[in-house]
Parts: sequence; structure tokens; C-alpha cells
Amino acid sequence: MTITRFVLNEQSKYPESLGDFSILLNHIVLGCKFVCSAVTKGEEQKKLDVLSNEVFIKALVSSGRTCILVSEEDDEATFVEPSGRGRYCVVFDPLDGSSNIDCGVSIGTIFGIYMVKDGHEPTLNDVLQPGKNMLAAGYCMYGSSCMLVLSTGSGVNGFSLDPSLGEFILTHPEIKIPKKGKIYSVNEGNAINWDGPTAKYVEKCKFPEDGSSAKSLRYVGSMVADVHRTLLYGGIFLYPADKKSPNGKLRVLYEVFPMSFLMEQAGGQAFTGKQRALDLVPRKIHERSPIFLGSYDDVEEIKALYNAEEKKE
Ligand SMILES: O=P(O)(O)OC[C@H]1O[C@](O)(COP(=O)(O)O)[C@@H](O)[C@@H]1O
Repeated sequence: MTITRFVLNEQSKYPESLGDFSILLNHIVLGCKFVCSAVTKGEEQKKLDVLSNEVFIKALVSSGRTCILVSEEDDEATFVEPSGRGRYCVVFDPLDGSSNIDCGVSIGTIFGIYMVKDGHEPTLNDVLQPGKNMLAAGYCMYGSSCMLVLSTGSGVNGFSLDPSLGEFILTHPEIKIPKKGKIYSVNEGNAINWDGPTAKYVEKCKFPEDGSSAKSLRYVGSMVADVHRTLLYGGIFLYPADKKSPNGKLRVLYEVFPMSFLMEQAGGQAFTGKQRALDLVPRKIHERSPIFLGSYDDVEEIKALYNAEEKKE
């Protein structure tokens, strides 16, 4: 099952979009293939970020199906010319984890798709929507293999790029994250600035009080790689707020939302420290938010610690 066929089958869920949805997804796939080959060729770091952004902007505009594009690389949103405009908004990080390129660690592209409400001139409000309104989300990981993980709202599927065919093949159908995991993933270098519930949770991971075995720490420092492992093996990935960055580091629209959408679709959950991540309503396109996502039971534990903290206040 190639991703092209899979997307065409998915298309049947959106008869009203007359094929637009699959055309858009196929242009995103094309962008991922292009970036995958550029990453594999190992061009200079600076250039790869910019190159990836140009590739996706071009691919998305040339699809003729988009109207607003929000990229991690661009300060302002891109409004597509009316003549070449469609009804989809795409939010994306063309190359996430870029600080890892030089050492060949896995990096990736992250994307989310919204649809503008009918009958009005597209505005920023069409992207400043809660994550739960997304139609689809995914990431493409450029590592030992190139893998595209996608959800169009009914489950999560993983496709591996077969270089001999130049096509993504369905290798991980209906990914379900384990209900509880043995791994926690966080930059402990920030521990000195963590709030109470986060510090307590990580302490419990290391020194469990219920006699269960301690969790293992795994942290690549590339969100796509850390979330991909969490999705397949279970456990929890967290980038909490801290005294230095009260809103955490990761951006809501093109990092937190797409990964939270995938986690929920795979049976996990995503929490901000205050609420379900997908219920957030961003006010700015590059807004940041703390995030705790992964296996259902592991995220439940940290939710309980934050709720207890809230009750104390
Ligand atoms: O180095 P830190 O603070 O742990 O941050 C790592 C996080 O930052 C990121 O690299 C995002 O930052 P960039 O957008 O600058 O690439 C994520 O992929 C990763 O989860």
C-alpha cells in the first residue's frame, strides 16, 4: 500500500473537497521526499533550513489548494494569491530539530492542516483555531530511514520511504501507543527551573514509590525523533514551562498541535499543564506552550500532580 493509494482512499472521507485533500497531501509528500534527499546529501545546516522552507512553500502554493501558510521559518504568515488559492491552511515546521543536523541525528518536518470556513476572505483567525479543528497532521522523520507518520482523523499510519521506488510504503498500519511506557523524555538540564509538579513527576520516574521499576531516560533533543520513539514504544515526552521560559519552548501551531493530534489518534493524550493541548486557542502564530504527551496512563499521572497543585492554590 503506497501513501498515494492510501491518501486516495482517505479522499473518499471528504467527497465535498473533490480531490483537493489528496492533491494537497501528495504535495506535502513531494516536499518530504525532496527534503529527505537534501538531508541525505548532507548540505550545510543553514542552507537546509532555508531550502526546506522554500521547498514546502513552493510545493504547497503550487498545489493550488492552500490559502494560508504558517512556517516556523517565517515571521509572518503567507497568504496565497487569490488566483492560485484553495481552502486549506497548512501550519508547518519545515525542518525541526535543526540544531542536530551536523551530527547526523534524526530531524524532521512537522505539519498540520486546517480548512477555512466557507464564504469569507481567509484571515489569520483561520489558523488561530484550536488544534482539535485540524483535519490532518503528520511528521516526516529523516533518520536511519525516512518515515512519514500521518493521521487524517481516523487513526495513525506510518509509511517508510522505499528509495528504490521513491515511494512511501505503508509499513506501520494503525499505530497504537502502549497504554503505559517505561521511558520518559525531557531535557533534565532545565531541572533547576522546573515547577513543582514537573520536578515531582520526574522524581517519580527515577524513584517510583509503588515498587515498580524506574523509567529509562531517552532524549535526542529533536522533537520528531523523541515523539516518534514515544509513539512506537510508549512512555512520555515533556517540554515543560520553567522559570526561564514560562511558556516552554515548543510552538503551539506547528509542533504541539500536530504531535498532540497524532498522540490522541494513537490512543495517547497531550496536556499543557493546565488543559488538553488540542483545546488551546492560540492568539499568535508563533505562540509557545508547555507540553506533556504520550501514553495515556503516564500523562494521567502528571495531570494528577498539576490538578493537586491547582487545588493547593
Ligand atoms: O535543546 P532543547 O532546549 O532541549 O530543545 C530541544 C527541542 O527544540 C527543538 O529542537 C525545536 O527547536 P528548533 O525549532 O530550533 O529546531 C525540538 O525539536 C526539540 O524537542
